[in-house]
Amino acid sequence: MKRLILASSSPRRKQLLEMAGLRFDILVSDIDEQIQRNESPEQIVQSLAYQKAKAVQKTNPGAYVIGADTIVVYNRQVLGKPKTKQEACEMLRLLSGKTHHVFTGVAIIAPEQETVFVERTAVTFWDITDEDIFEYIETGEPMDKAGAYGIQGKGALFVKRIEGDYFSVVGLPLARTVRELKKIGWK
Ligand SMILES: Cc1cn([C@H]2C[C@H](O)[C@@H](COP(=O)(O)OP(=O)(O)OP(=O)(O)O)O2)c(=O)[nH]c1=O
Repeated sequence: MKRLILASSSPRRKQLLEMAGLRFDILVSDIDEQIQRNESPEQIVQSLAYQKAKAVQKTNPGAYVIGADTIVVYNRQVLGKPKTKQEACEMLRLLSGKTHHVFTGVAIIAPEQETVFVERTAVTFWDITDEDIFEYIETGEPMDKAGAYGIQGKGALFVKRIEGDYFSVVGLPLARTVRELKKIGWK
């Protein structure tokens, strides 16, 4: 069994890998998330996923290290995690009644190989009222989540339709991640 490290502080990513029955450690190294201007959503999430994995792999060169990053994009606007309730409210108003895309980039760095990929999932919201939004924000759920909602929580009530990998919206495209791990020799 080769050592597997999840380079993420996200409790959702941890839960998903546990659900798949994988054995792994969690190690997080604080990176200063660098985004270049003019990068596409695909480039942003892949680059941040790679930076997170690389920072941990440097001090654990024998391990397989997974890094990931998730953003929400609507109408070319990139929505990360809201910093304030006000920002969460603005994000949810923007997403109401519309289709947005969730991009999750994943980087896997192994001793002699590395792979980076991205998944895009389209999510359509029902029309949501300001009252729904205020109530939701009071639950505290939006604050640590890209796009200010959690599809796996009460945010599920906003979702009319999804096309693509559900788990990628939660933070990690699970099946593809495990398939790519196996492809580069992890077992
Ligand atoms: C859209 C959406 C996002 N999210 C979460 C997934 C990610 O944890 C978070 C986006 O932030 P990220 O920067 O991708 O990850 P993180 O800061 O939580 O963890 P780390 O950088 O240490 O890996 O939003 C949900 O949980 N549900 C959702 O429906």
